[in-house]
Amino acid sequence: MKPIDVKILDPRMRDQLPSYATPGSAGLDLRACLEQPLIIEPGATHLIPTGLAIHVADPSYAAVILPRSGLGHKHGVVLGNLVGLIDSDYQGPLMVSAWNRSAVAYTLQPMERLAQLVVLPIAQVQFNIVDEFEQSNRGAGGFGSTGKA
Ligand SMILES: O=c1ccn([C@H]2C[C@H](O)[C@@H](COP(=O)(O)OP(=O)(O)OP(=O)(O)O)O2)c(=O)[nH]1
Ligand SMILES: [Mg+2]
Repeated sequence: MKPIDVKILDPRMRDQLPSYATPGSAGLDLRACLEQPLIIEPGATHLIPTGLAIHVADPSYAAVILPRSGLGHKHGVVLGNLVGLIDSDYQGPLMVSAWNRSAVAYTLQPMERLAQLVVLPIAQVQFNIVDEFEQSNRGAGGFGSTGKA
């Protein structure tokens, strides 16, 4: 496993650092470090502290914040930015934008698992300007060009 520096900003996180729920898990659940329950009204978005800061440090990795499928599917609580991207040089508090896209208010409880963090390898690229690409099989075909069946 790759070690990543973490700062504990909320003491409640000290004994419940995110961990992989199963040996094959890709995501680390992030908790809502709230002082009291928060009612997220239909359509509302709140920025929720996770009580942690991470420093990925290595530019060949990044972290992304993704919704939890249960919360998103059953209650419509997903991310206001759809996906959160944590740059390898970011050292600030890890925040989750919680958006209630459903028609029913959702009460988020203090320390509830709200979203998940996934660390991914990243390739930084440099642009090489050309007039023509080397021809590929697909060419410019996209947006359903291969058909349905
Ligand atoms: O859900 C998120 C998304 C981002 N961030 C932090 C980490 C990330 O490295 C930084 C900047 O995010 P991003 O580049 O997506 O936002 P921006 O609007 O482009 O801000 P900036 O101008 O600071 O890059 O904010 C979070 O804590 N949670
Ligand atoms: Mg940015």
